[in-house]
Amino acid sequence: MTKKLLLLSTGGTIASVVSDEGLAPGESGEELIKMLGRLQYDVTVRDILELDSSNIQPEEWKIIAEAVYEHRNDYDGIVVSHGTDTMAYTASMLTFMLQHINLPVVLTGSQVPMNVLLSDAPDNLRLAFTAAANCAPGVYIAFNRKVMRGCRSVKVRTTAFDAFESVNVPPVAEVTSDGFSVKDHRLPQPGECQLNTKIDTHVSLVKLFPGFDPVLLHAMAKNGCHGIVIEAYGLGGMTSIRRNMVAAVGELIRNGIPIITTSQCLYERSDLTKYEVGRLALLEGAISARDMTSESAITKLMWGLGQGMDIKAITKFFNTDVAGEVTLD
Ligand SMILES: NC(=O)C[C@H](N)C(=O)O
Repeated sequence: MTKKLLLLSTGGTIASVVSDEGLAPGESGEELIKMLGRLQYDVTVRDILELDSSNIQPEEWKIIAEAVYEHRNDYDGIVVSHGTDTMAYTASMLTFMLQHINLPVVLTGSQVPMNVLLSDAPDNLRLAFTAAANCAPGVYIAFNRKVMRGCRSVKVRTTAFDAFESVNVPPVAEVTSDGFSVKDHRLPQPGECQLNTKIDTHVSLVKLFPGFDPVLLHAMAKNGCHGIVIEAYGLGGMTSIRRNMVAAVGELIRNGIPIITTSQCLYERSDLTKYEVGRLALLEGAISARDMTSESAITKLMWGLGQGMDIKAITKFFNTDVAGEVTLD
C-alpha cells in the first residue's frame, strides 16, 4: 500500500530564493514537491513556518512539535523541511518534547536551494521521505545519504554537502550502491506518545577557554540563568587555579543552579573521574553529559528545568537515556 507522508515546511536554504537582501525562504512546501518530481508516496504538505533556521527559537520548536503531535495518527511518517544551521537543536528538542513518538519524524534541508541546478535538496528530500516511510518511530535527520538519530546529529560543515555527522553512534540508515538500508532498528521505549512543550529557556551554553573569568558565570546566575552547560576541556576538565571555574561551579550548584559538563571535543565521551581537574568539579556536583552532543545537552536541560526538576532530579534525568541521546556505562 502507498505510504501516506506529511511534509511540514518551515523554510531554510532548501526553500530559499535570491533576494536583494540575500538568500531568504520564499518557496512553499507545495513548490518543493513540484520541483522534486515523481514520488512513490502519497504526500500532503503543510507550510507551518517560513524562516531561516537562525530565526528558529523555542517558540518555533513548540509550533513544530504541536504540528507533529496533531498529525501523528494520520500518516505513516512526517518530514520536516528545515534550515540546516539549527536543525540539530530542533531535532534534539523534538526528541524531548515528543517522547515515545509513534512514527518516524525526519528533518532535512540542504546546502543549496531547491531551485538551483545540481542542488543537494532533491536527494536530501527524497532520502527524508524514504526514511519517513521505512525507519522505526523516532526523530531523525536525513542528509547526504545518511539518516541519523536527531539527538546525536551535529552540523559540522558550513558549505559542503556532507554537513551533518552522527556523533558517537553510527547512522541509523544509509544509502549505498545497494540502495537504502536501515542498520539500527531500535524502537523507542514503549509508552504512549506525549506532547510536552514546557521548557525553561533561561539557560546558557558556555565554551571554556584559557583565561575565562568565572565571574561571568556568576553574572549569568545573577541575571536569571537557571542552568548552564559548560563545554569543558577534553574529558571534562576545567580550570581550578587562579580563574577558578571549579569553585564557581560549586557555588552555583549550592545556589540551586545545575551545571552540566560536555566536552569541546566533538567525538567520544566526557569522563570527570580520570583527572584531578575533573574530579574536583564532580565533587562540587557538576553533572557529566557523557557522550551527548552540546545541542542535546542544552535542550535536555531546558526540558528538564521546564518540568520543574531541581538539581537532584536533573542529575537523575541526565543519568537516564530518554531516547538514545546518551550512552550510559
Ligand atoms: N543551509 C541552510 O539551511 C542554512 C540556512 N541559513 C538555514 O539554516 O536556514
